[in-house]
Amino acid sequence: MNTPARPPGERAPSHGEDVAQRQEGGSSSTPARPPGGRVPSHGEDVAQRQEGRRSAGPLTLALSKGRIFDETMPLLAAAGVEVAENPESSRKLILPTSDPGLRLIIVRASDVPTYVQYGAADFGIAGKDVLFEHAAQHPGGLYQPVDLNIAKCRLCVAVRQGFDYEAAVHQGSRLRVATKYVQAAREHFAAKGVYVDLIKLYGSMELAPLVGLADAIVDLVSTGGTLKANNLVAVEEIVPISSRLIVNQASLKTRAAELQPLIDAFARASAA
Ligand SMILES: Nc1ncnc2c1ncn2[C@@H]1O[C@H](COP(=O)(O)OP(=O)(O)OP(=O)(O)O)[C@@H](O)[C@H]1O
Ligand SMILES: O=P(O)(O)OC[C@H]1O[C@H](OP(=O)(O)OP(=O)(O)O)[C@H](O)[C@@H]1O
Repeated sequence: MNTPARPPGERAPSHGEDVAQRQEGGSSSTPARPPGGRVPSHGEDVAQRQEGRRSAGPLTLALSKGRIFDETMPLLAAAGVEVAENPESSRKLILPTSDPGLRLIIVRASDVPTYVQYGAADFGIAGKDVLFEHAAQHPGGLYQPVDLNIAKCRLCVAVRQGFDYEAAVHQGSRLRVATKYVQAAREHFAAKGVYVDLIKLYGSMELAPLVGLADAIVDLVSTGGTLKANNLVAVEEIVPISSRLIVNQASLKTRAAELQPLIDAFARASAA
């Protein structure tokens, strides 16, 4: 695989991203320590949240069902929070937790940043892939304090086995690229100086090169099993992907006493 000159994650940060990066404190895995410097126990986390709770109702955490829900449950458990229902079996979209100060809402993965940005959820968990695309439409407005290191995969360019991608790029051919990740793809090919026609799809990207819709796809790859099953090969890695905790800016100010212990607990659990 070639190393891209500048993956989308490395473009100059906008003001909003700058704020988000400052919130990250330069390290995605180091939780903010309490004033005494000692890491609080799980019991203390819950007590701190209860102390900080105001009359605004429970905090709302937006999650998508499937891998993000599944991989978030151990992080919540480490923070002393249990969720009795699973959205795979329940049709409920609002789920209580064992902490009366915290509830979950279940939304599409690509809708999580929207719920958080508009304040319908105080915080949420979304893949970096989703956050790139969201930021293009709605710059600023979201803090990203913690890389949770869950739902890890890679955003890649892939082609049909036998398609000479290097030659096509070298010859300056105009490539047709099918993807759900239009913003990331646009930035990647622009940085390489490759002309592309982007075709927006919402899923099953792997089909596009097989039926002549596209020369290449930009999609997520984890085990590589889906590419292999469809006679495709990854030819470039654009950027590694994991999921981030995202927080509504107003909630962080107005409900800091409740939110910060949870943010810290997520950071500790994801670093463990
Ligand atoms: N194969 C994979 N392995 C690991 N992580 C993945 C994989 N595919 C996707 N992800 C990560 O998990 C997140 C959620 O993926 P999921 O498949 O649940 O939603 P989606 O179908 O991509 O989103 P939507 O429902 O909005 O179309 C993605 O945004 C990505 O960050
Ligand atoms: O390298 P692999 O381990 O095979 O994973 C890659 C697949 O995972 C994602 O799809 P997902 O399973 O989320 O299905 P979806 O796109 O229909 O949501 C992605 O879009 C790939 O198709």
